[in-house]
Amino acid sequence: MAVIPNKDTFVPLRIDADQVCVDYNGNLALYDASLKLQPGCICGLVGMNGAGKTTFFKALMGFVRPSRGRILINGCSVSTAQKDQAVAYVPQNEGVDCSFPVSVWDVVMMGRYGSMNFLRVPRESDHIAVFDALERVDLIDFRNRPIGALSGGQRKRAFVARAIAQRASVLLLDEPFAGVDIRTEKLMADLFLQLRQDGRSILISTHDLSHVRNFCDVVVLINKTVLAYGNTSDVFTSENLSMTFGGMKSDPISGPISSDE
Ligand SMILES: Nc1ncnc2c1ncn2[C@@H]1O[C@H](COP(=O)(O)OP(=O)(O)OP(=O)(O)O)[C@@H](O)[C@H]1O
Repeated sequence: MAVIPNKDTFVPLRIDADQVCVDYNGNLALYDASLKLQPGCICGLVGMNGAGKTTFFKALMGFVRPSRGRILINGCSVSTAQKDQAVAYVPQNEGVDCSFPVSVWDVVMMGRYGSMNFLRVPRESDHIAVFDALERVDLIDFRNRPIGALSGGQRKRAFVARAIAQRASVLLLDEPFAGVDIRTEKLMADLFLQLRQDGRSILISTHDLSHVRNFCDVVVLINKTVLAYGNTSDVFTSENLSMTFGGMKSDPISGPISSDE
């Protein structure tokens, strides 16, 4: 029986990644990485450049196939979750041609495509979802502008709006705070807290430790594998952070130093 919601049904989801390994043509990017993401939770994914954060997101989205390990979303496979649009991914840098004359409204409407038929004629519910998402990121006045005419920070907000319009239960946000001004940072932080209150789960990769301390319920420290995972206050120790960012005291491939589950 399907346990993944579809269309506008919203059901809190749980993610279980168990000992996931990903390699790119023999180069190991992720090794034995495990995490559990509960509904209504904000989880920070923290690690230095090349630690495997984006690779983890791609595995959760089914863009790369783990060579070992298992990912379940409410007990279903990643491909089932994708079919039902249950998980939305906002990449670090959107691969869109911003000179292409597409409006902000149309970009956010793309989040609705999965629930439309092949003619892609938006219904009233699609218009409402797009309007609501644009209001939540404070871009409603920019809806008719070409996406290329937005600043980098505004564009990031537009892509977050697209994920919200998709009505996904889980949002995977790759460096959402990188390169945004303080106003956008505050707006996004407030928005993520609201989305958590709605029962959505949010996984955020970031280098900025202050964001993690401020609003992540749990944190995953990663360097090719999960070095530490658990409540932010328990995991954010200077020893764990120096192992994640400083000189490694152990081979990351040898396994996690702690895990609460
Ligand atoms: N398509 C690819 N082909 C080969 N190697 C890759 C590919 N994508 C990533 N890698 C390698 O996998 C490792 C993890 O990369 P990944 O992009 O997941 O790191 P990251 O933690 O997201 O880094 P950053 O913080 O710089 O975005 C890196 O060593 C990277 O060079």
